[in-house]
Amino acid sequence: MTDNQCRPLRIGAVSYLNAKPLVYRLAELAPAAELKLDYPSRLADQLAAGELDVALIPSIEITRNPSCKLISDACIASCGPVLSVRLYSRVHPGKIRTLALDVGSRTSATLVRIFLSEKYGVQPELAPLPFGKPVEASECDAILMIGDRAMHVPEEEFEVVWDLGEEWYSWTGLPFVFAAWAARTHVELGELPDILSEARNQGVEHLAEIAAEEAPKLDLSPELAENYLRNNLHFHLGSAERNGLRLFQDLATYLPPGGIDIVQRHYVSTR
Ligand SMILES: C=C(O[C@@H]1C=C(C(=O)O)C=C[C@H]1O)C(=O)O
Repeated sequence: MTDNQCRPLRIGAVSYLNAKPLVYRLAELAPAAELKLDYPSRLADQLAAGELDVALIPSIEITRNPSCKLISDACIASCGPVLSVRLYSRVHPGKIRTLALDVGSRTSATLVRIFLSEKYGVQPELAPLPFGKPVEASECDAILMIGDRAMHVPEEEFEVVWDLGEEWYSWTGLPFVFAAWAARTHVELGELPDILSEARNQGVEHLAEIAAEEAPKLDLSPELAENYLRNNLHFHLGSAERNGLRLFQDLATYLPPGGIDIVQRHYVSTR
């Protein structure tokens, strides 16, 4: 018995610019499915709760959730600077005592904690950075921001700014996978894995069009948006990406449990 025998597949995708190449024409390629867009952390919670059948979720959530499995070779990855995942710190990283984490994130929220713990022996007190708030709204020593809002450079001058894709690549020499398609284990997927690859292939062939359409909505130049999609990101989960993902997931197991998960799950679900 599958979870979805008598109804359309419910698919959730990240609402940010970085996911547009993965959903370009997906509605046409999977006309029977219902497609909704949301923040990554919310998608992970909705998939775990059975409110979605398939979702583009933060990569860390794939191992964390035993009822989910990776189903596609389409992903959001970088091999060097990613541009849209940044840590802004008002102090030297070794002196970070309080850290605000973008409530849309799970993967980058974990990655920044790995860097601080592994490289600086620092395990800061965690706080949420709510949706829609700028970095200046937080009084924490450091702030992690992801997605569309992280593509705008804040006015405040910071002691240190990290691009997390760049930090990961210079530390490990591996690509970093931010998000990937996952499904609940008992969902009947049919042709969907192939359709997700095809949607990605079509999206990657139309990056200039996607950038031209999306950039004005985000107050970005089409050139910056296209360069981001074309050169900062890539969308194929190959063996190097799998190695990067495995290393990241292994490192995450050494972090102290709890903390932000409790704060964030409550925060994300109630707003
Ligand atoms: C590159 C990005 O990847 C995103 C980062 C995620 C995370 O940190 O949990 C989840 C989904 C991705 O869309 C970004 O949003 O800037």
